[in-house]
Amino acid sequence: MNEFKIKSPDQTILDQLVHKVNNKTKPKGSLGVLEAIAIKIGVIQQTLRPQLCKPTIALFAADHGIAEEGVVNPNPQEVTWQMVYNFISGGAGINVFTRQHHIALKVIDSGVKYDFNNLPGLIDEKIDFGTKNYLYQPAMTKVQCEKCLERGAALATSIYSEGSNIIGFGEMGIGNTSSASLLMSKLLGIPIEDCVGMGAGLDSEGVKNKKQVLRAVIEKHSAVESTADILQTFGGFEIAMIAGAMLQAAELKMILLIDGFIITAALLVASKLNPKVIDYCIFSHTSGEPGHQKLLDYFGAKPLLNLGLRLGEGTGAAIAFPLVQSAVNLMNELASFDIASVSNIGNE
Ligand SMILES: Cc1cc2ncn([C@H]3O[C@H](COP(=O)(O)O)[C@@H](O)[C@H]3O)c2cc1C
Ligand SMILES: O=C(O)c1cccnc1
Repeated sequence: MNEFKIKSPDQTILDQLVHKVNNKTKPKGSLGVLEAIAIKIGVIQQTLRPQLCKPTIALFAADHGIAEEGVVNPNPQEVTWQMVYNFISGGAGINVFTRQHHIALKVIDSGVKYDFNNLPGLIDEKIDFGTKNYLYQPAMTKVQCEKCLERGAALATSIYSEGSNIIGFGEMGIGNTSSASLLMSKLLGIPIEDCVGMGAGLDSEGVKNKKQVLRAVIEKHSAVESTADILQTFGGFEIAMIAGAMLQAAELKMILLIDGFIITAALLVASKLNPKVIDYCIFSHTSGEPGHQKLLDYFGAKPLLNLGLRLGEGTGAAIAFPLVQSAVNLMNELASFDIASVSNIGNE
């Protein structure tokens, strides 16, 4: 398996970046979190003039064996492939926001249970026609899991090679909040009941049933321990590919825009494989899915937005992107006290 040799960014430039931001014509600290983001990106890029190039969202789609039970997900499995067509024809939520903010969108078939027959515009990295049902057996084989990490990494490299230095992640897969909850429960040692929510719209009775089914899944695989085995047992093809893409993107010193619950669960997996991935992440929003707040607490993350979004697809990352651009612009364009001849007495 690729070792993902991520290097933490060199902090020597930090003082210069802080000095630059503090000498802008504004009260010290008055642009709040935007200042912190500007400095973080300066450190990642090792420059006093950071740039965001070719922002891209990589949206990975796959199906989940557990969805066939028809209990943990309120929508039928075929919605996954139907939504892939919607992404390709430009009609989904993520298309609206990527168009609005001029973000490139890549749609990847990681393992949808449908033959797209070389659909133009869809990147074919299909591992299989959906995972196995983890109520009865591990979701994927070890080989499939490693393939996911490798293919995700290769995709991040190809997006980087096209000139991108900021990548957001999206997902589509009916049933994938169940995978995310299971990964979270196993990797953080939190009872599964505290990791489960309504997903794409279960009512309270439905959430109760989802908890019961996922409790049975946890009990069936109670012996599974290592991160790789946990990912193989409970993961989805899209989640594993995203984890591989994140690790590679961090190795390439890209900025990683983290979306909602499922993407943060993929980051949890990635961070257990190499914790340095976190140094490259900007958390875009807090999802309405209750487990997300606990995941964010684990990372000590305070996302940019809290809009009650619970869609996925990378929509939160796309919506937050202009704020990240504002942070970079403030670093490059806001005049300093000396250039603008503004007194800096109260700001020393
Ligand atoms: C029409 C539709 C579009 C979506 N886009 C993202 N999701 C979101 O909902 C799914 C996860 O929820 P669950 O685990 O409850 O199935 C994922 O596909 C996620 O991306 C959607 C769900 C639906 C129904
Ligand atoms: O926060 C998310 O990513 C999410 C929540 C519910 C359903 N789909 C995605």
